[in-house]
Amino acid sequence: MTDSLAHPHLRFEPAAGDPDGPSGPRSLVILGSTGSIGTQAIDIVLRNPDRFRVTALSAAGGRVELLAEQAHQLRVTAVAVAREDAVPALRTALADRYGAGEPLPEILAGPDAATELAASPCHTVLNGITGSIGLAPTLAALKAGRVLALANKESLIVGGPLVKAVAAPGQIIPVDSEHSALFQALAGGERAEVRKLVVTASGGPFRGRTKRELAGVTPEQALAHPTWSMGPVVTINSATLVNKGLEVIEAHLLFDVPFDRIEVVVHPQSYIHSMVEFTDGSTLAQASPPDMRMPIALGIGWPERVPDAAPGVDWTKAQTWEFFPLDGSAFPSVPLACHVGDLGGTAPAVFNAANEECVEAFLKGGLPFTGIVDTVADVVAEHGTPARGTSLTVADVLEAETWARARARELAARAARTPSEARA
Ligand SMILES: NC(=O)C1=CN([C@@H]2O[C@H](COP(=O)(O)OP(=O)(O)OC[C@H]3O[C@@H](n4cnc5c(N)ncnc54)[C@H](OP(=O)(O)O)[C@@H]3O)[C@@H](O)[C@H]2O)C=CC1
Ligand SMILES: CC(=O)[C@@H](O)[C@H](O)COP(=O)(O)O
Ligand SMILES: [Mn+2]
Repeated sequence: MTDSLAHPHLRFEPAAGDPDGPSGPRSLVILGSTGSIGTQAIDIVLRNPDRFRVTALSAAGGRVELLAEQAHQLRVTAVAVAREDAVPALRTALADRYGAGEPLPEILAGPDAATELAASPCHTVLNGITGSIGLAPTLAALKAGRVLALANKESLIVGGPLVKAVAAPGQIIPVDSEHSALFQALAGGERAEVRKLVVTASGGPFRGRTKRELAGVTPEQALAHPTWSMGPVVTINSATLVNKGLEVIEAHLLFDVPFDRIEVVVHPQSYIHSMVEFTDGSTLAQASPPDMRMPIALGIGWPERVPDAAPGVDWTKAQTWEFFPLDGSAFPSVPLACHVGDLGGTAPAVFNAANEECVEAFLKGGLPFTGIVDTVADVVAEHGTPARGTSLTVADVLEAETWARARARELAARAARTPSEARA
């Protein structure tokens, strides 16, 4: 555990480039500013102007009115959109908000725009992009010497060895709620004394159902997460428990704990965000109501806590917190994720890319819910065992992803055409 990426006992000093220096508010670049993570981060920033200052924002380009509003409110110097066709609407939306004489932010556009911003001068980059498209910005922020507050788990999962090669110990501060919890619990003990990590899962909207009972569930039902309000992809991933599988790989990579010492436990209330069990039998758990503003604030403010970032637990009210073992036969995604994590190389990238395609196929209609993980498992099996010991490159990841996406689309289309009685 000595070379772990996320290390609460080690401080990483960002490279020179923080425009305000150590005494002013901490400068931030927010990637994915219009999404669930991004908007909650901005809520924290706006409530703490003495602590944080946002220099740049990036998004895909789907919500330009919101992006322009954020840019104006925060007085950023640059905004980026991945979709070049979104630029005219963004220009108009900015012009509508900025008065005469107010300096407009620079606009960057195209698939590399977020990556360029990730390396721009600032103290901390918050990566709140969804999907493995976040890999290049993650690598760029790390190489530029920024602190990386990481919500975009996919970038770490698909590029584990690449991220490890460029990140200094302590340079990544996890934002994912479970990993923030583990990070906080690990601050309370010595790494050598860790027996296991216990990652909690809400169980999603279909907790307690059998695989047969899952076959006919609709996107609307799957998007109704019982405890968290999040973007669509991570919400579907929570329903399939692929999210938990990704999070086990994420925990392995962040904290350097082997898979056989990472356990998943179902905790429907989502108040305990994860736990660390130490060798003497003591367990440290982190508890707070399900509100991402707490881990986001810790991610961008570390090592300081942001006062009143989110409400704490109301101990005056009676409450029950339950814990159940994971049903691996209805939800095989966690063991499958451990398998690909253990294979390493391009296997996690294949798993994630196939899943991203299947989630889209399910949301568009056609692919049944259980077809998501079944298809991902088929694509992973076809990919086989990557050669051990060879070093992974970005090109390897992209090639594996391209293949996995195409194959997943093919298999998903076939599954969508199969009548439901043939599937049963
Ligand atoms: N939401 C949550 O509570 C949690 C989320 N996470 C993780 O955080 C990440 C973000 O999730 P979430 O906020 O829910 O997702 P959302 O779908 O709500 O938001 C995604 C954001 O990414 C932007 N985006 C999408 N594609 C690109 C691209 N190619 N280039 C630049 N920006 C892009 C979107 O822009 P646009 O609006 O223009 O489409 C949007 O701003 C995911 O990795 C998720 O797993 C982890 C824990 C909790
Ligand atoms: C809030 C957060 O961190 C999500 O990734 C969360 O983990 C989703 O909940 P479940 O995956 O446990 O349903
Ligand atoms: Mn999580």
